[in-house]
Amino acid sequence: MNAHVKLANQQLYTTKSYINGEWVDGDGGKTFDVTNPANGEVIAQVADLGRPEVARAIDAADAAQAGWAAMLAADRAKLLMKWYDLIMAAQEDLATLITAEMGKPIKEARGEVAYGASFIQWFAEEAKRIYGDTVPQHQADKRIVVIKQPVGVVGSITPWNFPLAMITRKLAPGLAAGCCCVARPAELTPLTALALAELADKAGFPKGVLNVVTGSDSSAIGKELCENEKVKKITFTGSTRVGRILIEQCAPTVKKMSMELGGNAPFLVFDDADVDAAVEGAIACKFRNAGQTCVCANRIYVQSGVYDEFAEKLAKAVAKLKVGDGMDESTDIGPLIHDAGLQKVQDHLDDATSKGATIIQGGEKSDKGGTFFTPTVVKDMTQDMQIAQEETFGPVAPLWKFETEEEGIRLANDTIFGLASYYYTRDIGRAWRVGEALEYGIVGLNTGIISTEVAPFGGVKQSGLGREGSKYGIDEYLEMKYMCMGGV
Ligand SMILES: NC(=O)c1ccc[n+]([C@@H]2O[C@H](COP(=O)([O-])OP(=O)(O)OC[C@H]3O[C@@H](n4cnc5c(N)ncnc54)[C@H](O)[C@@H]3O)[C@@H](O)[C@H]2O)c1
Ligand SMILES: O=C[C@H](O)CS(=O)(=O)O
Repeated sequence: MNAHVKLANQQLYTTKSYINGEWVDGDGGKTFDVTNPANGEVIAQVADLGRPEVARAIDAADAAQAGWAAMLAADRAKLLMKWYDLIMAAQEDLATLITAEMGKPIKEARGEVAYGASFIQWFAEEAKRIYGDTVPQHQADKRIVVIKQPVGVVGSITPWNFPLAMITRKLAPGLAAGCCCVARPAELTPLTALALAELADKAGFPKGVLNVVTGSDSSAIGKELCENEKVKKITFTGSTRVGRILIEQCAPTVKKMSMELGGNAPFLVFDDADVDAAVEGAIACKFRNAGQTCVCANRIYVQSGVYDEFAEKLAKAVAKLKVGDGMDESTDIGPLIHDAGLQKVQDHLDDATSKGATIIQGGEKSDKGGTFFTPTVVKDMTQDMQIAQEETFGPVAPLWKFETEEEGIRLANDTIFGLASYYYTRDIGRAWRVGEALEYGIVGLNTGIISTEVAPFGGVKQSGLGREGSKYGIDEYLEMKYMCMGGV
């Protein structure tokens, strides 16, 4: 019974897992609590599944796999578009669920619903364009064709910071390619995923094609997905630490993998940049989701000629950001997801100031208490500080000063991560030189927002494997096969 989240359609509030077209509890009837990070209120008690139940979900997906793969692409596309339409019609309710369990401002949550749904629309179209090849034969009596087929059952594990979009960014291409899926959302944010399952059920997906399993023991569920031979691919979004674990666990069955892992994005501002535009871009890039995104600027490097101007203007803009409950339309900065996230922000700031950095805006826990933290600007940073090497995942903008283009590039690349990067310049030669030199999968030039379904999202170095979205994203869920015909 939902007494905690105000929804127009109460059917979207569900606390059971979705397996083989049925809503199920965990075998022992156990549940785990889901809390609202804005006030610590328990808003749901969700089915707590273990390995046996997840194995049954995998069996259901495996049983449905042949039928789903054999369905005409156009028919899969119709189901995906029906799901898309239902999601967009439920945008307000889904945004409310996102804010209730994750804390982000409702205006951002609405955007996440549209962003997440855009992957479903995109891959509904891509489903009908899975083309193969004919290859010029190597011998007179041979003919060669290349076909693409779905990899098979997919296991999906996703983080809490985008409870809807990170799931649809995986399920949309997988389903479009003809793969049945078992999705396990973060234990902190399962409600949105279950609402997606409710809408998929209403869209008419056949039983077993899409399954959502919830549970508090992420390690046990992950092991079942990684070790079960019926699962042919693991797609993961989350930290590099957990990504490494999953890669190891997939090795014995040589599973295909997609890994969207941690980031540590540099944000470079050159002397020739439009400083006002750079400040606007830094605000959008750094403080989205209270800094809790994998592509947030984590290190801001400003060339010496505009350093003081940029620092002053950024501090003034940050001072205007409003901290508050995400359900308040005027809120810009919601709570951090949990106490550990809050502590990491404080630890990074304490480390930086202990090594000579200066806080010029914010820098303390909000007077709203809980996990609210004031948006912060800190300057005079150095590379020996923790923030230089770790994601802060919070509303802190750290400023470094640099002198030359080469130094800026070297500092920007000085990390094991390689997901997103940003730079501001109005010099066309510098734009090409820096863009080509940055060791990242995504580069934003004169913009702080790079997220779209039409481009191949993903990282290099230890930020991941593979790409999501774009015309390339569906390839992650396909196997390539060539047929060589003799005796022609
Ligand atoms: N590259 C991207 O697209 C992207 C997107 C969002 C978040 N992230 C990254 O995710 C991190 C923050 O999210 P998070 O705190 O949820 O990350 P996390 O890695 O702690 O958790 C991610 C998911 O994995 C599960 N998990 C944790 N340990 C596991 C295990 N041993 N086996 C199986 N599953 C396990 C969690 O329950 C969660 O569902 C940051 O590093 C951020 O950069 C990356
Ligand atoms: O947190 C990581 C997400 O991938 C952010 S984005 O909205 O997709 O850029």
